Amino acid sequence: MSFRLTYATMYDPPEAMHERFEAALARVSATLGARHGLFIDGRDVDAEHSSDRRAPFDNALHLGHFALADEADADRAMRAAQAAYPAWRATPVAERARLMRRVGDLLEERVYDIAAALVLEVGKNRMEALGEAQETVDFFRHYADDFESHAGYHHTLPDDPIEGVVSHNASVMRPYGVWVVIAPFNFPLALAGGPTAAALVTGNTVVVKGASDTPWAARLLADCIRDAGLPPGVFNYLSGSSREVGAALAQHPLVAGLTFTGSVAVGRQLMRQMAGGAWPRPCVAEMGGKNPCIVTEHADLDDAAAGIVRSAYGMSGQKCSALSRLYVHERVADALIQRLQQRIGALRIGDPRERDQWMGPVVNATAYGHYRQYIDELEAGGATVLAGGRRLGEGTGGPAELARGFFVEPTLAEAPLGHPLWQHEMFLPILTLHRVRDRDEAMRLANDTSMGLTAGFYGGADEVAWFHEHIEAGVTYANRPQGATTGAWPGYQPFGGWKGSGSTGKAIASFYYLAQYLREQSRTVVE
Ligand SMILES: NC(=O)c1ccc[n+]([C@@H]2O[C@H](COP(=O)([O-])OP(=O)(O)OC[C@H]3O[C@@H](n4cnc5c(N)ncnc54)[C@H](O)[C@@H]3O)[C@@H](O)[C@H]2O)c1
Ligand SMILES: N[C@@H](CCC=O)C(=O)O
Repeated sequence: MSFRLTYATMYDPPEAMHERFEAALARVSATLGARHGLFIDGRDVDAEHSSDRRAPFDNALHLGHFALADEADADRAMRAAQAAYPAWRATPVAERARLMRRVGDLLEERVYDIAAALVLEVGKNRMEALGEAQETVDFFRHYADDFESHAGYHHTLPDDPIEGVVSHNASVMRPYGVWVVIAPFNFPLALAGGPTAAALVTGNTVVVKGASDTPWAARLLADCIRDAGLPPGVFNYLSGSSREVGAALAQHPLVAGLTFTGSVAVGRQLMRQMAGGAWPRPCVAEMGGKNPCIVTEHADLDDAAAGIVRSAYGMSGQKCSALSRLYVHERVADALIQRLQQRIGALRIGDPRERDQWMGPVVNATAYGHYRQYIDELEAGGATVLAGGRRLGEGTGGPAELARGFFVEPTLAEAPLGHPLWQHEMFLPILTLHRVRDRDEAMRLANDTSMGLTAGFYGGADEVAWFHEHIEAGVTYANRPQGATTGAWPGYQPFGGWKGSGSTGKAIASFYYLAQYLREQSRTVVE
């Protein structure tokens, strides 16, 4: 089988990927410092103010000036999208799907350069970055194929059983109008691109707001959409402050639907806003995780250790799917801890531009501050730190140049069950562990959370059905060394949360996803 990049295959890429990435990194680095504008009504436009962004791994590395949209820009983008909506919804499905595939092709042509920008902006390693760029390509293709395969969700129904009258019936799914997409910092391309592709192919027009910390990624998406030749106004891109631009979009009178990916607190606030107003509007909210993994006494501990380390510390723990709670049978706990400590000790932490660095920095000074605070809270609350626990480059460990970035150590801590951090999404490379007496105790604890995004399991083959039956999570993995709780890919693992992790119960890239961007119209016509 030829190599196909997904988050499950990214650990062993062909050499050529590295060579192409290195070349792209040199190209993109040569452009640093440029000005990046907004994209409204088919035009690149500047804003009065801009923010100066720096790399999270080196505060001396200036990435560029990124436009800061204001409320007036948000209003212009919403109006442009509204004006473009009638013609876009009337565009034949095949043409919309063709344009989505064209965007996918352009993203794929630029996949290495985009990945280089993601490394520089987010601080993720190159394989994670290439993965995110390729995942975005796949979202555009997947949703184009999916919508066409459903024939636009148009169903002819039986005529009414009335004698002497011919009454034709149909169910038709129709778009809502202007769809706002608000993306998080950690997958700023894929989680702007996926919902955009879904909203556009189904006939909505779109206004995207990139995350405040990572505006570059969605701007690169905007470039591909612009170059694919979508009509003006169909897609608009804004960068700017959450409070000003995000809130202005969500409260705008023209917003017909919204997809938010981000924290639970903001997601729930937006859900309330979308439910208010003159009528309730749909809000697809993909929110946080507090993802558990259960290891029973029958587990393969080497597979478990590999998957746990990848999921707890990959991208510095800054994935909604990251593993943060580990429940391990007391009989195998010491053996597993020893394997985890070995693997954690071998992880390379540093400048993510370098091929061998596996873990880059955390995203900003706030996250860096939270890391110290959480480690202090864990220790004060009676936890034992079994690995990590330090910020690097401040005289406490690691090379001095790491002090120019937000580098921290991957941390494993055995924590008392009552500790509040068992319930709080830290979004950092901190994993807490608890020894359990049996698998039922593990399951009870795993489900003792208001969230339900992903969950992992390592145990006997005959225990897997039990795990699936009882675990309260939307995305599950059993006995998977490639990742205990992370690594879903469009077309392979639908991705969506239960409980507080998601508002709809329908997963990204699932059979049911696109229908959320459509409203049903029942049509009865009497001849
Ligand atoms: N379930 C998923 O698929 C998924 C995927 C990725 C990230 N996440 C979650 O995202 C969070 C991390 O991302 P983050 O720190 O960027 O989240 P965040 O909630 O701080 O911000 C997400 C986006 O919302 C915007 N925003 C913030 N306040 C707003 C407001 N009042 N009105 C409108 N927009 C507002 C931000 O600018 C950003 O673009 C974590 O909780 C993580 O679990 C979930
Ligand atoms: N799709 C990614 C997570 C995205 C959220 O941050 C995964 O499955 O690991």
